[in-house]
Amino acid sequence: MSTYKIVDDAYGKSGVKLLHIKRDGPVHSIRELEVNTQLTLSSKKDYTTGDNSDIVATDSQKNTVYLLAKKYGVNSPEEFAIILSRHFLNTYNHVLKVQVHIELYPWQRAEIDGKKHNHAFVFTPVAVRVCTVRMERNGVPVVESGLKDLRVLKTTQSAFVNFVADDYRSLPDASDRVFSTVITSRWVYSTTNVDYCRAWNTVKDSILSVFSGPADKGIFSPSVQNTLHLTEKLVLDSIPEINYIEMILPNKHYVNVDLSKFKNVGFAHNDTVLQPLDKPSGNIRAALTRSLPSKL
Ligand SMILES: O=c1[nH]c(=O)c2[nH]c(=O)[nH]c2[nH]1
Repeated sequence: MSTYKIVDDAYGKSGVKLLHIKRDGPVHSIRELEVNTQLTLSSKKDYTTGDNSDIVATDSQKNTVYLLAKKYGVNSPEEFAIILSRHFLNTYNHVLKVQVHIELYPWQRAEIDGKKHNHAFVFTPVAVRVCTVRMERNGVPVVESGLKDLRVLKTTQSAFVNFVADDYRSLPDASDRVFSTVITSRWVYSTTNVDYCRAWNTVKDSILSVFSGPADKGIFSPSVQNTLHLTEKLVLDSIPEINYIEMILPNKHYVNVDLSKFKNVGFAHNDTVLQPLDKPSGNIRAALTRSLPSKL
């Protein structure tokens, strides 16, 4: 008779939406979150025999998110995810592993006549902040932070030349092209002694500064690959608590519309009217980690 083994399992609630309001007198601060909890239990009898007696219902996990937000507030999403992870492991002896993933909605305090508003906010989706905390019984929380949907474009200081020339190549060398991408990144900390909000802003600012360069002259990019690598290097240089960073940069192509047939109206040369291509896009990904110190 064949025997089988469950090799991977987790269950929980996804999409637990929550707005937390911190009320400091007239000054209010908000965090709107979408939380995803996942528990792995020590026994598999729920799956194998239909015995539910160990199941912490996903509905109870949802209630836990609301109750702990009420009890502890929501400072950074990372800290809230750590609170939730510790709670599930401390409360239920038969929980082996917890994973909490949080997405933070990009609300920013409104500014009226140059003054920060006490209680009004504007949805400012420059990028979506995310984090995932993984924790095992008797382990320490492993905190991963990230961002997604950071869409950028520059109109010059990007080139792509000298790539493989063979029977399959049709793309000419481009010494000056549009560079646009929608950035996803995630990074892992080696400690929990971190100012997560400050670190997140430093990573976002590093991404923007390596992509853009100085305001007047910009910075030259020979390829998406090189820009990605220089960004990851700057992040590891700037934030010692991060030991791993991955970035995914789709290359969102914009091509000059061919107006050469319209020479008689003087449009032979065209680098001002471009067609954004929805699909396909390039897709460039790499992760950078600190090399282990040499044993020599
Ligand atoms: O920066 C780029 N990297 C590539 O790998 C690539 N491939 C491509 O067609 N265009 C580009 N641009």
